[in-house]
Amino acid sequence: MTVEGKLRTAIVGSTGYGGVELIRLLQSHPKVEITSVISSSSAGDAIEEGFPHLTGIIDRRLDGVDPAQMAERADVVFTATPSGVSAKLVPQLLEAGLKVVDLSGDFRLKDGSEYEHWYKHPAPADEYLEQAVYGLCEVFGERAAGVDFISNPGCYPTATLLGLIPAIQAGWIKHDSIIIDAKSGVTGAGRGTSLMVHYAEINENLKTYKINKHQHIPEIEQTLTEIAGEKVTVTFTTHLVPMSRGIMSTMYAGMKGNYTDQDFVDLYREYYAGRPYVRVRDVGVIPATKEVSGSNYCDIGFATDARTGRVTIVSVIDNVVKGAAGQAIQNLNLMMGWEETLGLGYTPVYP
Ligand SMILES: NC(=O)C1=CN([C@@H]2O[C@H](COP(=O)(O)OP(=O)(O)OC[C@H]3O[C@@H](n4cnc5c(N)ncnc54)[C@H](OP(=O)(O)O)[C@@H]3O)[C@@H](O)[C@H]2O)C=CC1
Ligand SMILES: CC(=O)N[C@@H](CCC(=O)OP(=O)(O)O)C(=O)O
Repeated sequence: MTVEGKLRTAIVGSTGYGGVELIRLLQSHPKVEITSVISSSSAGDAIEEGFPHLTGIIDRRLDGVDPAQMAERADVVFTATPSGVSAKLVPQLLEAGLKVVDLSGDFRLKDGSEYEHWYKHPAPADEYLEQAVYGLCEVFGERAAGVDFISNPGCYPTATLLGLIPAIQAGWIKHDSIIIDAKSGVTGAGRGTSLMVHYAEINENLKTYKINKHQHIPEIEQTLTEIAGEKVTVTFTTHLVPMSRGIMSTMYAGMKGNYTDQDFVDLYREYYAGRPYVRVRDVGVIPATKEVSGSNYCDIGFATDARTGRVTIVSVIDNVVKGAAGQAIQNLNLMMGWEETLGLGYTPVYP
């Protein structure tokens, strides 16, 4: 802790979309001071050289990736690093006595062989997979209190799980009937260029990708299986949409009874009572991505269909905030026993 009593915080991957968003949000966190912004490729540069929007907001040069130095300069580290990188770096940070919130997918799956199947990298050692607390705040928030290591959920799983868990827990939907149709803005793919998100490829275009092969499938199934108490599998199709931020997860499931829109609204409002970042819409009101953009909210709406016996659940988040940096800060707040909302009081940017 610094003399001002603030938690000293380092960000690895601070030149990526998740890291830059952590900088933006942490600037107004009353109990955190950013003491190191870290880059593996641009150490020594002033952060505002690459990110002029931060001019006059954070006056720091980028540090290199050095766990011993991080342990001297910080109490907690956010690792906003690609999968495979976190797997190697996080154990070194934990061994150096640091608290860690990891934004990658490397520690979310409890079964290392599942990780290797979906991510195509060697899994971290089992002891770290066991230590990692899966930080889906509104569902497992109490598990975060006092721990040293949080694995922040994926962007698609955050929107999808928050949209499905209350209905699964209540036993209202058929476990073998779940279809998830998910769409993301291009920042979900990170800042590194690729042909897939090239302007001419995505502008005025709509693409599916990784059908039945997406690395978030086992993450979604792992948590739904835990909640249901039996194996749940899902059909999950991802789409890339020509917008910068936002995820919409549209979920279809067969209902086990004649539930109405009002029943769903009441069930979800009861489940999320006291959780400030899930907003359950009124009957007949379906949320859009713009309504959460730039904020930590997840908004959920419902349309039941008595004719087919199915419910459509729509869940939206900002992938960079609730799907990454915002939820990571929410997890830090829960780890530290602070008010869940510290540093996250952003009204969505509209229009
Ligand atoms: N974007 C999103 O919406 C979401 C992203 N995530 C996950 O969060 C993590 C970060 O994502 P995002 O910010 O989008 O990705 P980016 O590709 O935008 O940024 C990743 C950053 O990691 C740094 N990096 C690369 N290699 C290394 C290394 N060997 N050691 C240290 N740092 C390295 C790079 O910075 P430099 O070269 O300067 O070191 C780069 O800027 C990923 O695991 C991603 O899957 C999770 C949820 C949502
Ligand atoms: C639009 C887009 O490409 N999104 C990425 C999200 C990746 C991500 O967040 O990866 P982890 O959660 O596994 O770390 C994807 O679908 O792979």
